Amino acid sequence: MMDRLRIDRFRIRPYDLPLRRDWRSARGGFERRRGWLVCAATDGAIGFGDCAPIPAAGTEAPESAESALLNACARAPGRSVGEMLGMLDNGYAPTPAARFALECALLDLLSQAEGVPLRRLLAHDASDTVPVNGILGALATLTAADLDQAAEAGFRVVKLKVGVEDPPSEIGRMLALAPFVPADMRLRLDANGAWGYDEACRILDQLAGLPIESLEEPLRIPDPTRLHALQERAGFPLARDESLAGLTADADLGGLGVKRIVIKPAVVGGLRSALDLSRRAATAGIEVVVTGVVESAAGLWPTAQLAASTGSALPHGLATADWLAEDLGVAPCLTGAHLSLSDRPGSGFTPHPDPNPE
Ligand SMILES: O=C(O)CCC(=O)c1ccccc1C(=O)O
Ligand SMILES: [Mg+2]
Repeated sequence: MMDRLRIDRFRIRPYDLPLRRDWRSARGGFERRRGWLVCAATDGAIGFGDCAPIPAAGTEAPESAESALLNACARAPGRSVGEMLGMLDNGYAPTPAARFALECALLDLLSQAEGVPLRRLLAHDASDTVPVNGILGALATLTAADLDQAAEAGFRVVKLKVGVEDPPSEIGRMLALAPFVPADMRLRLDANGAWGYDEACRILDQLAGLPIESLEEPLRIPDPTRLHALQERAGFPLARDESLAGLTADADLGGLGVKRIVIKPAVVGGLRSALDLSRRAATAGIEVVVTGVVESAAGLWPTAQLAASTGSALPHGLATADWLAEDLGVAPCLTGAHLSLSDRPGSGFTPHPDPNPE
């Protein structure tokens, strides 16, 4: 099928979507998300992908992504899906967000042609629902009412950005909020590399006993020996996320120093690389969480399909659609703390009509 399916045209459409409220993290924030909707057309079908680079999370810069996309568009006409997928394996490693978007468009087409949801192309035993965490933003803006609302909505794990204010202020806020965390809820913290090692040790000691589910990227310098020491000290998994950027396919995952990895397909260069990494992690006894980069529905759909194919039952970081005030299409349906994926062939994404057709 891969070699019979010919691409007539590949094109990209820039987008610029406002957020409902500013995103804040220790690596900076944003108030809009800009990227490109990637469209690959065959005779009779269209496949979609989303390229929304975010260098702070480990992707290339937007300019590099755009030239990689344009380059692929120029080479696509007349080539088969198989040839294009092969092309992405050569020379696209420095532009993982572009590679992810191009691959999504191709795999969307391929799964439509096979008549299966994209997740089944990735793994025969993929699940139909994806558990997700709530995403509440920076600790500094969090209230007890937000926690109640998240619990009401069905979330059992909610993610908070920490490392945005100085540690004493954040420790104070955490201790003050702790009594208001609903009994069956746990907090997933993400420091985005904010802390020095000694600082991180003090923070973990002071937060001991709080209902913390995990902590992403505690250290400014993600030295595996120090991460391992910190992991021994923590009563919950530490996770590496943006510090995995550039990880090679033969890297020893047991040597990362942490019990969990966060896999962003736009950082690791696509769905197949992400799935491969998740399988290697599982073999090494390392937990896997898949997350997006606050992208459009065109990126959330295939990323949710990927999460469903990994077999990881941990909540994934894919409940971000609500952060966008506008979107390119309808996002995967959130029911309680699960995304429900349709049985429709392909990624599941269909775009709203183009507001500015050529
Ligand atoms: O994990 C989630 O729930 C949402 C994804 C997220 O937090 C994120 C989104 C964009 C860039 C970086 C990150 C991150 O995990 O650090
Ligand atoms: Mg993170």
